[in-house]
Amino acid sequence: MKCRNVCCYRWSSEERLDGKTAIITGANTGIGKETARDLARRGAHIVMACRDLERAEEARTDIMEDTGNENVVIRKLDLSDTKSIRAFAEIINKEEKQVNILINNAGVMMCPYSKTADGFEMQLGVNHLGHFLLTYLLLDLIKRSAPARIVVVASVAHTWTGLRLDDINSERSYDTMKAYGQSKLANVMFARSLAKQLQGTGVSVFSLHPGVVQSDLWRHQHQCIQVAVKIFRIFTKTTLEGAQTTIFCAVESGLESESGGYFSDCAPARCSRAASDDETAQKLWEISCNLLGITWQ
Ligand SMILES: NC(=O)c1ccc[n+]([C@@H]2O[C@H](COP(=O)([O-])OP(=O)(O)OC[C@H]3O[C@@H](n4cnc5c(N)ncnc54)[C@H](O)[C@@H]3O)[C@@H](O)[C@H]2O)c1
Repeated sequence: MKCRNVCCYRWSSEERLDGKTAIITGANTGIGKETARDLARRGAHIVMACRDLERAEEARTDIMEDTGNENVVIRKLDLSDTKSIRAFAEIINKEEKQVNILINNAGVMMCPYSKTADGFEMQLGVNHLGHFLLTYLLLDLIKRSAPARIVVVASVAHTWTGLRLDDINSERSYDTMKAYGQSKLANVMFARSLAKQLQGTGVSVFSLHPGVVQSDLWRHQHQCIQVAVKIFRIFTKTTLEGAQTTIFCAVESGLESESGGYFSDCAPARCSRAASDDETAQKLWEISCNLLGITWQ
């Protein structure tokens, strides 16, 4: 059921997740925290995959007190370092009997040029490559946990640009907006490609735009923009509202036939033509594997 309020499309359902396990990256703030809170309220075992353990602990306490669900754990994950991603996955593969929902939510937007520990441009490295590797390392467990879902928090920013396949790490030139747009385009393409690969396995994959959300994501923007996001509330969402499409994709029953789809305001939406280009998506897949040193057909 949707509330058709002009901007927020709050979605509600009674769906329960008792006995299910959900991993949410970047769950200590913003959309990720509200997603974790909602899934905890539905009874899921929550793994908060966070870089900042202090802030994660505060968020965990808040979520547990609010929902009464004490089955919420924090595991360290820094998506800008493949060693951290591998260490996280090793712990999950050892500790967790199942992973029914993986939410690739963490992200960084329009930051000054910097590189991850492995030399990838930061936005591509965290938003796309980090989650690509994480999904790869958890996929066997996710498949064994089917029915399962992988939800990729992308953005309408995927329409801002195409992929720069000849300079994917923006080493020749860097435009903060285009690099963010590219990383989000990679998110949508990854979700589409993965959904195709996982047909018949019981694992569904979705990507989505959460809306323009009043979160910390804007920290690298000019102060005027940060203020505008907060002031023009009619055009923007609270983090609770911004989490609704993620929760919808993770929880709504009967969505499996839409696997590979892109969502906005808790409904299927059209992604850009570039995002539906299967040939480029295949090249992106190969480049991602090469950069990460993995074989994933
Ligand atoms: N806020 C918006 O308007 C908006 C719009 C479209 C898409 N999105 C997407 O929504 C997602 C969540 O963003 P948000 O708005 O809640 O912002 P946020 O800044 O509140 O949350 C981002 C989270 O990612 C985590 N993160 C960043 N770098 C990380 C790293 N290297 N390793 C692990 N975690 C890391 C942060 O710690 C934080 O918890 C992002 O993927 C973002 O691109 C947001």
